[in-house]
Amino acid sequence: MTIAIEVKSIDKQFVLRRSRSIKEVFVWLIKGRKGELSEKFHALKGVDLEVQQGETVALLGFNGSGKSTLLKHISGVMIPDSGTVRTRGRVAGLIEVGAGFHHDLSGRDNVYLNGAILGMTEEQINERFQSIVDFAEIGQFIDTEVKFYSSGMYLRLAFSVAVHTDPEVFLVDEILAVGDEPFQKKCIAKIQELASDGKTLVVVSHDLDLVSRICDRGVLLDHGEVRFDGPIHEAVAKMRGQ
Ligand SMILES: Nc1ncnc2c1ncn2[C@@H]1O[C@H](COP(=O)(O)OP(=O)(O)OP(=O)(O)O)[C@@H](O)[C@H]1O
Repeated sequence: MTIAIEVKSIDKQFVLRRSRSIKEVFVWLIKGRKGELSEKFHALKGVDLEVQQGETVALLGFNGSGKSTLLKHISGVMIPDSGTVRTRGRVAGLIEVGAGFHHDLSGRDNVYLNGAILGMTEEQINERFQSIVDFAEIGQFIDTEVKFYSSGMYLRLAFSVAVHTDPEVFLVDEILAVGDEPFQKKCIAKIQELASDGKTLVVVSHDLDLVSRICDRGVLLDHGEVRFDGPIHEAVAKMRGQ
């Protein structure tokens, strides 16, 4: 078995910005800068995760448990304070709607921009361009600046570009929720196709029925820690408090 994703005891703290009064800063200074002036929030605490090539994994947990933060570390858009993250093969992610898209460019230009960011050559994008537009069902809007797109249209184009990069590791955050039902079904079918082709999949979702259908394994996060890691039906049962 080949390891596709290896996360080793990662920690992540965020600085919670809170404006301080001049008096508070003054007291802090004359007390010799003791203690932290800004509060910190520990979003991930010693998280370990090993995903084998071809596994389909759901990251589950209540709001604020650290799922998206962990996915961002796997995709490489966030760097841990300590610990390591390693991935093998091409990683494509749908982490935030519109991330990697430039608002003032047309859909067409963004396909080239986003495709290049995800590691495709210009030639590969030329070859796959029509297929990308067809899958997204963007039609005549492909030459419209994306700032005029609805969030569903953003998602369609971003999803289409991402799957056309032929990723070995595919990361999807909750964003499928903004697509309409027919498009969601199409995305889910595509995700299932990637999974049956042996691609590695990590999905963040609150839709427990959906993840039960597309994932084999569930990792349950709670306050930034892994509480459970095992078969999806057991993870889903724990989420449902059964
Ligand atoms: N850039 C940031 N700065 C400060 N705090 C952050 C930042 N990103 C995330 N957090 C905090 O880290 C915690 C975990 O956030 P994260 O988005 O990973 O949770 P989640 O499990 O995906 O939640 P949800 O189910 O609501 O999407 C939250 O309390 C959030 O407020």
